[in-house]
Amino acid sequence: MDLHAVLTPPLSFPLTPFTEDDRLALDVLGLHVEQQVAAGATAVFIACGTGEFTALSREEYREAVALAVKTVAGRVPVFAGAGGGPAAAREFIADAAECGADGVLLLPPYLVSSSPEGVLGHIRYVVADSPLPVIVYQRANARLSPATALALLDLPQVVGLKDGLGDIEQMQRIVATVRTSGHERAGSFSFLNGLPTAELSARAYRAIGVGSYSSAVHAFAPDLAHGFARALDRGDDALVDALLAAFLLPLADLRDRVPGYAVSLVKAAARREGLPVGPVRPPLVEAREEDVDELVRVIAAGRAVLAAHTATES
Ligand SMILES: O=C([O-])C(=O)C[C@H](O)[C@@H](O)C(=O)[O-]
Repeated sequence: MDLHAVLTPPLSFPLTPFTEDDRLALDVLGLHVEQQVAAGATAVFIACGTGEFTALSREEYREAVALAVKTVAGRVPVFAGAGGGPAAAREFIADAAECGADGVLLLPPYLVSSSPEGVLGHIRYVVADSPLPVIVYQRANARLSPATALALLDLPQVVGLKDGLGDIEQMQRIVATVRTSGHERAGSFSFLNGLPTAELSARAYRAIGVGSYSSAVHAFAPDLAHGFARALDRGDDALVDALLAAFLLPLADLRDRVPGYAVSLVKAAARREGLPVGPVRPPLVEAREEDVDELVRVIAAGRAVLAAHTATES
């Protein structure tokens, strides 16, 4: 798989819909994934952070991945989240492969901290028998150094690194170390911006050679996610700035308001957009109605910016 060709932003990270009586809402998940692809997602990352990976049982995980694969039907690659401790992560990768996923996003291990060398050891252990290409998610306790990031290139299963730390200076070091290493995979290894509301840092990451990014916005307002991505791509700074001011910065402030809102607000936004994705599972808390109302106003402001831009163009 040529990841450079397929990982064009914004990448879709679907939500996992639940019913009010706490079952996986597979019909809604199928509809959601279909809408994501129809809206132009270039890759679908199922059961990752936005998809409440940590809240899923093994069986639910398998059902969600299999359904995403069936729904996408080869139109774009499907990556499945995998995580937990090293042994559990291996099992999730095996499940993802059995369910037909094209690749895996390796989430950080839980309840443990380690050095970059320890994190590299974890990755090495987890991917040892992986039949699927793996993108490593550097975030929270999973921090790499330039040297350990470079060592990932010796693991043929590892095809990319997604950054959720936001230390742009360190990321610049990592990208430069890999790209100038002379390693045979130096040019083909992928880097992704995986910060929360990655659109905020998309320009800065692009400047250090990390052009692709995940988009939680794509899960509830793909029109805004694509409008922003197009503006960024054609260097329309005025529109990028206007969307940042009206929509993305207020959205990021709202997502920061309560721990867990990074997911529960996105889910609430999808519900307000008409998709019955149901509640979040604990330990996430439901977004307060007044915060969701504010989010709805912010989404409308973003759409007004896009509409005004389209009107001046035509
Ligand atoms: O694991 C995940 O769901 C992600 O990292 C993707 C999200 O879109 C993330 O970028 C965010 O929450 O904005």
